[in-house]
Amino acid sequence: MTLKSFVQVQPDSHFPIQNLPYGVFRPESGSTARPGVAIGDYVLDLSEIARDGLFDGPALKGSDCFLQPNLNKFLAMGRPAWKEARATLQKLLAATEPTLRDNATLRQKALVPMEKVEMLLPAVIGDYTDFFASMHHAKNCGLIFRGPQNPINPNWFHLPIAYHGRASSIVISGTDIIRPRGQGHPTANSGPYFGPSLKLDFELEMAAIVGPGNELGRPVDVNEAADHIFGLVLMNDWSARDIQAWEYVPLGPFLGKSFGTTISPWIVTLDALEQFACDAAKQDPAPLPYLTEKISKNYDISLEVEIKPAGHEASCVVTRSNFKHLYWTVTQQLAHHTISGCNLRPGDLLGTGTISGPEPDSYGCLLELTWNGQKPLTLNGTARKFLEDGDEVIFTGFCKVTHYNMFS
Ligand SMILES: O=C(O)/C=C/C(=O)CC(=O)CC(=O)O
Ligand SMILES: [Ca+2]
Ligand SMILES: [Mg+2]
Repeated sequence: MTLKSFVQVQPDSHFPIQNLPYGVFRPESGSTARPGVAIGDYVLDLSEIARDGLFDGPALKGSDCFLQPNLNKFLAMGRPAWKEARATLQKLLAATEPTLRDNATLRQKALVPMEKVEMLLPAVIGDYTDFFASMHHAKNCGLIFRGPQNPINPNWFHLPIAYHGRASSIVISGTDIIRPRGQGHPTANSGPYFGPSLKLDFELEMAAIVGPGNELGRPVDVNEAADHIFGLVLMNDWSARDIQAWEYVPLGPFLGKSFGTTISPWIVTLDALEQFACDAAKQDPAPLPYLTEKISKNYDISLEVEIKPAGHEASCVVTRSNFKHLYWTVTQQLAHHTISGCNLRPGDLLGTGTISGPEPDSYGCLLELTWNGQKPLTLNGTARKFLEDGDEVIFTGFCKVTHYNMFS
C-alpha cells in the first residue's frame, strides 16, 4: 500500500511523505534558525519534534542535532542516523499514526505553513568544488571555447575534472545576484574589455551535500562513497562567460564564477532518491580501479529551467534535462576528490557540473542554448543571448513514479 500522510498533500506536490527533504528555516523573521523537513505545504519543525522526545531511536535519542541552526551535526552522524530519522518522521507523519495527528498543541507548534517561513542555507559550507561531469556540456564548451579539434580533452574520459569553487558566495534560492564586473575576452584587435559582464549565464547543476568527512590522507573507497553523501540540492553556478573565457587559461575558472552560486533550500536525501535510481552511463575507456564501482548508478531526476524576462509576468521553459545524463557519478566524484588524501568535511558541497543532455533543447546553460550568443532564444517575444538585469531564473527538479505495483 502507498504510504500516506495525515497532512494534506496535493497530488502534484513535490513534497509527499516519500520525499521529506531537509532544510533550515525561521518560522518568522527574527526567530532562531532550525532544521525542518518539507511535507505538502508545511515545514515540520524538527527542533519541536526533538524537544518532545519523539526521536527515540538509538542514534538520535537525546541528541541535540536538531537544536542547531544548521544541519552539520546531523550530517556528520551518517547514514544510520539519517535512516533512523527518516523512519521516525515517516511514522510520525503517517495517516494511521495518532502521536502528532491527534496532538493539536504539538501540531500547532511543529507544522508551520511553508508560505510563512524564511528558508536559509541548510548547512555551513566549508568548501565547494564544482565538477564537469556531463559529456555533452564538455563537448559543447570545447567546441565553443577551443574549436572543433578534440573538443573534449583526453583526460576528461579518465577522471572527473573539477575546479575549487568559492564557498563564501553560495546563497539560497531567491537571493539577488549582482552582475559582476571584470575583464572580458578581447574582441578582434582590441585589448580586454573591462566593465559589467556582457555574457551573464546560468548553469543547471545539482550538488551533493557531504555527510561524514574523511581524515586527511585517508581516501574514501568509491564503493563506500554513498555513505558520505547525505543528499542533493539544485545548484545554479552563475557564470560570466566573457570573464571566464579570458581568465581560465591555464588555471581554470576564477572570478567568472565566484560572484554567486545559488542552491535550493531543500536537500533531497539519497534515501528518498533510491527508488529513482537507474543505471549509470557506460564508461569507455573503463575507469581505473579506484574509480570502478561495483554498482554504478545515476538517478532519474527531471530538470527544467525557466526564465522570467525582466518586466514580464510569465516565465518560459528554456531547457529540459535529466540528472541521468551525467557521465561521472557523484560517488566517483567524491572518491576522486579524496584520492590524493584531500579531506572532505560535513556540509561540503560538490557540484556535478552543468547537466546538459544530448539534444539542443536539453542543454544546461545559455552558452550552449544560444551557441555563445549566435542563436538568440525568443522568450515571450523577447530575444535573449545571455541574461539581462531583472531576469529571473527558475530551476525545477522532480522525480516521477511511472508505475505502481498493482499488488502493493
Ligand atoms: O570547458 C570549459 O572551458 C569550461 C566549462 C565550464 O563552464 C566549467 C564549469 O563550471 C563546469 C561545469 O559546470 O560543467
Ligand atoms: Ca559549473
Ligand atoms: Mg559559481
